[in-house]
Amino acid sequence: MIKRVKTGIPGMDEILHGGIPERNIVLISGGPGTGKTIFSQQFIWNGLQMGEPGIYVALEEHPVQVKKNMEVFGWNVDPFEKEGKFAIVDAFTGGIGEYAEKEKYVVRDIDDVRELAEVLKRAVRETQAKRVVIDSVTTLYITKPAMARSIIFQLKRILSGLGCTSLFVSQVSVTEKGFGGPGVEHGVDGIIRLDLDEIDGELKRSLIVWKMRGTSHSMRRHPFEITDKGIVIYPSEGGEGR
Ligand SMILES: Nc1ncnc2c1ncn2[C@@H]1O[C@H](COP(=O)(O)OP(=O)(O)OP(=O)(O)O)[C@@H](O)[C@H]1O
Repeated sequence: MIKRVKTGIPGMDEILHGGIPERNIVLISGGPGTGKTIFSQQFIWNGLQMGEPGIYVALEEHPVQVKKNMEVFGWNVDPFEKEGKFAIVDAFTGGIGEYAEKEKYVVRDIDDVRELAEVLKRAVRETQAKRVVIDSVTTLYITKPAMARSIIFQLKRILSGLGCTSLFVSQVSVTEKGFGGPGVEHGVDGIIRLDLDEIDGELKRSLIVWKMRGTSHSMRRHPFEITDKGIVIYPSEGGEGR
């Protein structure tokens, strides 16, 4: 039987008919402010609560800021970091600054996928990570879209090979219907699309599982909210099970 990794995000595992099939690479795709980062951080945090070590690759924000943002939801990763069960791979500072000097996992040049791959492998092995988030993969190929597919495949080979289940954050513009380009969309094992829509002058959040290899899943759009404890999805309001 296929092993599944529980996201632990209220409503999400029901939508996925049990969780994400182990070793899948899942694109978390959406426009600005749709909740991709919070979703991914919640996935890592819930893993830590279940005894599964995790790695967060920060390409968009300073690692200090990442931890501060997580604390807003009550997700204090410091004890896990000290125990060696959680690590941030810093692909943001470029190794510059006082903070970066003390860090264990730093990627100096994000245009060098081999460097990222080596740091990532070391981090996964040392923490024995079962869950990995890359926030965002878009940053790795935004200036060289022709390389997107090959970058995704290199990362997929490594992470799946090491037994990790991973979320790759993919940024799309507000009007874009796609999920991050054909090379990326076909290369990954799953796509969860997060949306924000203005309805009667109010922004409403929803998500839909567009694909998920290895499992059946809800085919409906489901409303969700971001609360002070993170994301809460309402599986039945999308109509499933009725
Ligand atoms: N404590 C909170 N309570 C409720 N909602 C919040 C809270 N903190 C942030 N948000 C909402 O979450 C949004 C940011 O979510 P997140 O950073 O996950 O988006 P994102 O999809 O990663 O965006 P981007 O691609 O622009 O980085 C904010 O715009 C805000 O609407």
